[in-house]
Amino acid sequence: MEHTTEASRRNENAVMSRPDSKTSEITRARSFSALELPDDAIVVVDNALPEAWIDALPDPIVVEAGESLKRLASIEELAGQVLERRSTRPLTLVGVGGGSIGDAVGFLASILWRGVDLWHVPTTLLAMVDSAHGGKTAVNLGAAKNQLGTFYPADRVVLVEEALATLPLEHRRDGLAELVKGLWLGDADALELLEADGGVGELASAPFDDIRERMMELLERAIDVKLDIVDQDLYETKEIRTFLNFGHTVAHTLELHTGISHGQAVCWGMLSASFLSDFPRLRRHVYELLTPAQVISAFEDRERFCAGIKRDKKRIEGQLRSVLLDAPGEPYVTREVSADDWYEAFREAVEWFESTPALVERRVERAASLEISASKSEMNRALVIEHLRPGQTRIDGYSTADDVAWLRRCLAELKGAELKGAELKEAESQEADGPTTIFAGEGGTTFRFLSAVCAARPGETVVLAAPRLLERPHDALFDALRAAGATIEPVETDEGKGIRVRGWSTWPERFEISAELSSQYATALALLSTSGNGFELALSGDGSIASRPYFDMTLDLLRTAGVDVTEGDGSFQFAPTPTLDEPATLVAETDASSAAVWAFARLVGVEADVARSPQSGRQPDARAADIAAKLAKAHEEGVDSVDVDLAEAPDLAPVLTAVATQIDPQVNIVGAAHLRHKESDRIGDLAQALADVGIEIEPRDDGMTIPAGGQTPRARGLWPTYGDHRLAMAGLLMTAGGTPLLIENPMVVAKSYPTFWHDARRVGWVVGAL
Ligand SMILES: O=C(O)C1=C[C@@H](OP(=O)(O)O)[C@@H](O)[C@H](O)C1
Repeated sequence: MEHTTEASRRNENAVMSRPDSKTSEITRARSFSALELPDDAIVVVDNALPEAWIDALPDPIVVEAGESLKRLASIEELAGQVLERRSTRPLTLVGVGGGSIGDAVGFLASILWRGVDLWHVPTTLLAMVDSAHGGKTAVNLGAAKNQLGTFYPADRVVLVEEALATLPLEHRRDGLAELVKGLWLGDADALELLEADGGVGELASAPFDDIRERMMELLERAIDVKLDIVDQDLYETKEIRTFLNFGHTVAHTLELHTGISHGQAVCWGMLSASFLSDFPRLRRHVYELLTPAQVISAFEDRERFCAGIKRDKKRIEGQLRSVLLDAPGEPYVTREVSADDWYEAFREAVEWFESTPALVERRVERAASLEISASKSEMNRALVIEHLRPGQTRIDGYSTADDVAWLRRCLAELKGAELKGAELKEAESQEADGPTTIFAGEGGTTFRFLSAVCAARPGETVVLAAPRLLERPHDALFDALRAAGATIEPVETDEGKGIRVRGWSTWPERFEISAELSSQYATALALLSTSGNGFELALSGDGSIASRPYFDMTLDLLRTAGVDVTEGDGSFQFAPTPTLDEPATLVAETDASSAAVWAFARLVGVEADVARSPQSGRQPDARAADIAAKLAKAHEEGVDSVDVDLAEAPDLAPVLTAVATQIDPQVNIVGAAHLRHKESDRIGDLAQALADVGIEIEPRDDGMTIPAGGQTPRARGLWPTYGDHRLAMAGLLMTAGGTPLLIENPMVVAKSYPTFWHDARRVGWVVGAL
């Protein structure tokens, strides 16, 4: 099926009135097999696309997309391949793929015989809405991006719906950022359609078939905006094409310094702009596309930020030109905004994003299969092991959780390197004698593992941490490290509070630790064995280990990393193989604690499956499915009261409690006194959160009793999260019955599950900024 848009109709007139510019014809095709190409087409396609799509194309040239394609040498090679297939006019070059394919194929089309016909078939939403239009082609010069290029608008751009239907949601969100930008720049009337039927969040999360028509219409309207702007100023000489840079001054800086995606960066740029021009409506749109990220919240380096802004490529004679809006559809270019103004606006945007309560309401019931990143517990152990056994391990797993990001960054800093985006970049050499200062963020494992790592390294390290983390108990671990020869003292610097650690001079042969309050103390010490030094770890106190399966997880990973572990009576002996012949693979499976939210949610009618659920049974929270089954059975059989012992899986308590308030049997959570020492007091604070929305439970020393019979929260009540990611997740489940709530500081979920709110939208929730 082909569909002709406004843009192409306008084109009929455009040819006469603007002979130097050309407006591409925009058509739609349902699928790649329905794509009708001209007889003289030579197709260049990205090899990473699904085989079925490539097979549907006539004798394509299959290339590897990306920056290497955008080298002159690659263009020359590509030209040779094209000429082998067809060496005479007419010839239509067709680029099928994302931005780099469009840039390279467009460039070649513009210079081959001084210009041949060109079609773009963009396969990402980002390319469909942005790079396929406007005629800019680009090739790199060495490492410098897009230094060579031409203006060469395509004759036709085909939007293949099938490509959108299978696009990963992360990429869909990226494209939506540019789409929202387009509508705000030039189509105020479209904003109502953008907000209809679940709004931006629904466009970002629903199965494509549910949103097909709205998405395609909005896409075409955003394309129209771009074509209109380009029509007026193809060569960017009139300060009109510059409008397209809306949100991009900040975006390019953030991409460079934090490694976040272009789409996310553009969202931050527009959000920042919304504070310079005060557009709450724009804020709400962008909110639904953003994923919280530690690299953004922690980006408080004004100097680096401003230096990036000052290098903006839209400067003229060194003057920064920024795009702002007078109203939706009314952009303007200004020289009045300084780099510092942008920094202030950016920080305001971050503050607003993190602290604005989310209005959370279950809108439709929809099944979904969710992709959850790797266990932060397994990842953090693996990262420490990799740090202590450099080059001898490989991590199989990926996590975007803040806790993991903090630890990765601290370890990189300890190695004398700094994280640049997702990649490690060599830093200037560290001061040889001054202490190294690192910031451990909010994670218990991060801080405790680092304390031990620092005690085992030479010299002094200052480990700063978030205030709530410092309030949690760490003394048992510090005492054990001190007894082994390290110095640990509290410290307060200009940058915050924490500890100063001076490492021991000789390796201890023995540690004594009381792990009654937290398994993490024992884990922190045990992990040190991967440095190649063996030792004994004796348990003091009553000899028990809180959340014991987490310690078993540690032992399992240590054995994989070549440490021989023997358990005696109340003690463990660690004997590491000095070096491994073959690198060990440390597997981090899907995070069971995140998956547990959805296992419990089934009890209140939410149908979410988790893709690749953990198989090893190493993560204690994998028990959630069994507990949920036990509760479902009790409900069916009319049992009055069920005991659930969470001694070994304390992290399940908040979400389990939220669900228990909505089902029949009375639920007694027992054996979990250590709940009080988590990110929040997960007994007292949880009971208070529930009371705040009108629900009663009985807190006890070692857990709580949730009375029988469902309770309904007060509509639009404010659910506090006490800085605890798992309380925020519990808040969502409180609304499963249909009553909306306001969740305070909702972005705390980033600690373990940054895409949590996106996933909630996928199963039918609306999550919006108040
Ligand atoms: O070692 C770990 O990865 C963890 C151990 C547990 O803590 P405690 O041992 O302090 O109970 C758990 O609650 C925490 O979320 C992660």
